[in-house]
Amino acid sequence: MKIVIDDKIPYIREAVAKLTPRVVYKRGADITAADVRDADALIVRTRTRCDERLLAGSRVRFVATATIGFDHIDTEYMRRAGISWTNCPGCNASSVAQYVRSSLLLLRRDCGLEPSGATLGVVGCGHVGRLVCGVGRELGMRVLVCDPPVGAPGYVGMDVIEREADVITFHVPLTDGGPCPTRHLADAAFFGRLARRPFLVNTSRGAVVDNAALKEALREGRVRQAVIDTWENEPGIDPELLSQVYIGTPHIAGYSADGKVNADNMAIDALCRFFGLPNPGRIHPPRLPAGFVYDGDPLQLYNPLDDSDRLKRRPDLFEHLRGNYPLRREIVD
Ligand SMILES: NC(=O)c1ccc[n+]([C@@H]2O[C@H](COP(=O)([O-])OP(=O)(O)OC[C@H]3O[C@@H](n4cnc5c(N)ncnc54)[C@H](O)[C@@H]3O)[C@@H](O)[C@H]2O)c1
Ligand SMILES: O=C(O)[C@H](O)[C@H](O)COP(=O)(O)O
Repeated sequence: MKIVIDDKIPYIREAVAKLTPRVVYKRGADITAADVRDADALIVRTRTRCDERLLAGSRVRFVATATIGFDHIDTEYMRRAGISWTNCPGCNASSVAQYVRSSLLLLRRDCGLEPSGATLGVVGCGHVGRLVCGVGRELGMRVLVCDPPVGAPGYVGMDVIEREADVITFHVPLTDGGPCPTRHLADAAFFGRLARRPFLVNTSRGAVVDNAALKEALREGRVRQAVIDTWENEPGIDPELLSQVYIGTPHIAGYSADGKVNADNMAIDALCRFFGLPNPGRIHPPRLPAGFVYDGDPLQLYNPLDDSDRLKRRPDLFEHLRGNYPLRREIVD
């Protein structure tokens, strides 16, 4: 059996070696039709577009993306071609929640956000959004949820978020079709309706927020400050927007080692189930250095300004910073 794997999926190699000796590791964006023609399975990240161009004529029967988002998978083509695929639902949700918690603490420390009594508007309440609601409540915030596809009792419309939220945070998939498409959900009209000069956080996908409209909203002061992890046109992001935002990071909100290992385990479990292979056993995240003494401050465990500083110094290294990410843990074990 041959598996082609993105070479920037960390911690996975030892386990995969127990499954087959025929493994090709390659930079995700460089994986071509020729690479996958005689492969049985792929394990990818967001950088490999899985569509007809890549897969037609190949013997690939199974694709796992070691991510939550799957807008890089042409699901309609996969269905037509009879290729099974899976994402890793929830794998790095608590990593994103850690990112949002630390960002809110920094907005309190540096930008005048008073979480206690402020209103947090959570747009999209799935694996990530649910945890972010918990973070908001922990910090004493009133939490409003907008998730029309779920439409649970107590959820509100976007108009209420626009009117009442002091912080708006997006946790939706990037979609173009269906009853509630999310591409440019935050567009110029949305920014024009904001009533409270909110802080804006986007860790979902870049194109959920119209980046040009966000720049204008920041210039006009309709948005007080922004925390942006996901950008339009990654990795060729808009340097002007990067300079305007308080925190600007290279799409690493989900990059805790805990989240990465969850994704590895889920992808390998799914692959073993599909091919009927014996499971090679659990992968565990590396420990923090022995000298690390946690003082209980979430910012000691993870401070997004470190990632932001690195990106602001060298925006041209967007992919390099992602591919060579330092060890980050959610817990001290
Ligand atoms: N920055 C990162 O590192 C990172 C990490 C993980 C996930 N993500 C992104 O975050 C997204 C959300 O992750 P998740 O695990 O919570 O996904 P999920 O599928 O569990 O939840 C998404 C929620 O969004 C809701 N939704 C869909 N369209 C909506 C709309 N128009 N308005 C409001 N709500 C809408 C859905 O009903 C669902 O409840 C992923 O699709 C991915 O693109 C980014
Ligand atoms: O959807 C996700 O899970 C995240 O956006 C994920 O962290 C993206 O990371 P990548 O696959 O690009 O490394």
